[in-house]
Amino acid sequence: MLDLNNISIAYDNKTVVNEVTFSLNSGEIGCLLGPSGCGKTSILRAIAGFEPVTRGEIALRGAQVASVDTHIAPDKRKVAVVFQDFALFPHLNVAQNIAFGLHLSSAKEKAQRVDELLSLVGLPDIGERFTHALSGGQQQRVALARALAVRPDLLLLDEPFSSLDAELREDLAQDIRRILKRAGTSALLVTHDQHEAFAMADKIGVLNAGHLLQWATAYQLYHRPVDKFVAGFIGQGTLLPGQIMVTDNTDDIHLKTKLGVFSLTQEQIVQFAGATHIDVLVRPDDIVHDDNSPNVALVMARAFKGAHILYELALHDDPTATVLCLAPSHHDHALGERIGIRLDLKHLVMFSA
Ligand SMILES: Nc1ncnc2c1ncn2[C@@H]1O[C@H](COP(=O)(O)OP(=O)(O)OP(=O)(O)O)[C@@H](O)[C@H]1O
Repeated sequence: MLDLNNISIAYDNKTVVNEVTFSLNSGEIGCLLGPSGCGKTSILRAIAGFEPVTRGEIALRGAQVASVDTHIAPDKRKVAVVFQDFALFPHLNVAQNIAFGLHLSSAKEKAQRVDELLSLVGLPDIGERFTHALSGGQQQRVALARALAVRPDLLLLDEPFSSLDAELREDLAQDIRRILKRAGTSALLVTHDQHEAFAMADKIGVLNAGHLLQWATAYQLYHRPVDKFVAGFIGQGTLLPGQIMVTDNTDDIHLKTKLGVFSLTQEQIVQFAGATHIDVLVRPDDIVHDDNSPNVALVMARAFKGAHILYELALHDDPTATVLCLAPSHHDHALGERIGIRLDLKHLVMFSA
């Protein structure tokens, strides 16, 4: 549905998006995630046709729409955009807002399509109402219905939940995902909020300073981050220092950490050849609190999360070797206590120190 091949974008000769490549299949929902100013919106605008590319090409349904020499006009791309502030027309009612871009011949056909879209977004009875009388979540659904009215090949959503309450955002993101999947619409979302990205997207691209670092599923980003930036940006965790130990048998290479000694796969040995110091990514769910475990760690900090408590624990009382542990909230321990832990590491994620 969408292919970006090595695209760069610049303002006043300053490159802000650098050789970005990714693809979205038909019916898939993608997300560009990254800190403020990393270039997410610029990429979305280039796909919509509002911004030229200075390198590479963009193709929709296999047809090139943008390159250094090509620029297909936005209205010829079959792409619809839902904006941050919804951009609904205040002088039109909901039905008129949704029907605005529809070029159907009869009024009856238009009314039918509007009804179809209102039930798709779960608001079947509000066609006559004016948009100022709707909640933020309802306005967002109307904006979505209006964007879907023209049956776009691709829907672009620019920070669509940022003006809504935090509690509403994740629920609405999940609802909108269901609506898009029911309609079979391919979509690309831009956000700096990973929870929105997780709730909505099949594939997520993490960007930093104009570079796309990884394009993958949420699971892969969390469990197999390609670098320390992605590891730190997605989810929580700590980097535990480790030291490579080589025995006389050079195939027998181990990593020594305060959590214990790990043997490395052949692939890891090749990847970290020559390194002596390595950081191991430890997620809170890799550390299980177990009162019966002989291994104890010192509670350095704690944050009550309702169902869970997130503990920061020092291993062997060393404050430079800490891990996080998400324990059920009945296990209520104070700062300075030593609590039992068990390691439940499914795979070793390591970075050069
Ligand atoms: N029209 C413009 N002219 C000049 N520089 C721009 C323009 N639009 C964006 N920039 C710059 O390009 C960089 C990327 O901006 P962009 O809006 O794409 O980032 P973003 O990741 O969407 O940020 P945010 O989350 O804050 O919206 C920023 O440094 C920004 O200041």
